[in-house]
Amino acid sequence: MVQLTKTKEVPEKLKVGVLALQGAFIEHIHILQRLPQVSLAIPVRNTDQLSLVDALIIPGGESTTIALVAERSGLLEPLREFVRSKPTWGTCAGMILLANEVTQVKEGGQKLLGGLDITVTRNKFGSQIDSFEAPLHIQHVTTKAENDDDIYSLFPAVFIRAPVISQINSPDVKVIARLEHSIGDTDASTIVAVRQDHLLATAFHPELTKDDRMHQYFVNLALESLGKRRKVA
Ligand SMILES: NC(=O)CC[C@H](N)C(=O)O
Repeated sequence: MVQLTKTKEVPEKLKVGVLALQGAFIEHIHILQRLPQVSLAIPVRNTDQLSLVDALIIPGGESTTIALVAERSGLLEPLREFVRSKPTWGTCAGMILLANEVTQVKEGGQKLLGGLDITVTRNKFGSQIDSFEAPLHIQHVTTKAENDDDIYSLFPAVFIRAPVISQINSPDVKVIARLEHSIGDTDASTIVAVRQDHLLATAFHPELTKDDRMHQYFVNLALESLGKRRKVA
């Protein structure tokens, strides 16, 4: 868990937006509404809504579609600007959009927001029917299980047409989760969650479980990074 220093500069409450152009956004909003530090949780579809929020979640869905709709609605540049300095968490397709480099892109290329110094491989585990749930140890979120039978404190991560992080391209990127076991031809210890400064990315869908620990982690990270920014401002 990120430790917050209680100073005047650290905002107590957070306004969080969830990009709602396509994909699994409503589930994120429902979890955020349960967290005491979140004063506002809204879908973001335009620049007015984006300007209301302190932090943003880019949900799972289809990254090519999300990028296309963002471009058509004039949101691509405002989103790029937002993720440069404000806390943003990309889940699955959202993680793809936050990467600086993506492999297995569709013909004709794919627009990205960028920000994370990682290379992401899309659709690493196959199609929708190859979806699976895997218990994960996530740094700062779960505590390492005492023994193999004790999986209750691990995070139930749901992977749907999921990408993986195939390369870390900067020492500023911190790995926070890896697969505990191999899945098909994907090795155990493949990287599935990272943090770089104010940016967070997970290959899986934490909004599709009843476990709100990942959302709580993001809220803490966002409050901490906004607090730091206000202190230097
Ligand atoms: N569940 C998801 O978000 C899937 C991501 C999708 N495979 C993509 O490339 O955008």
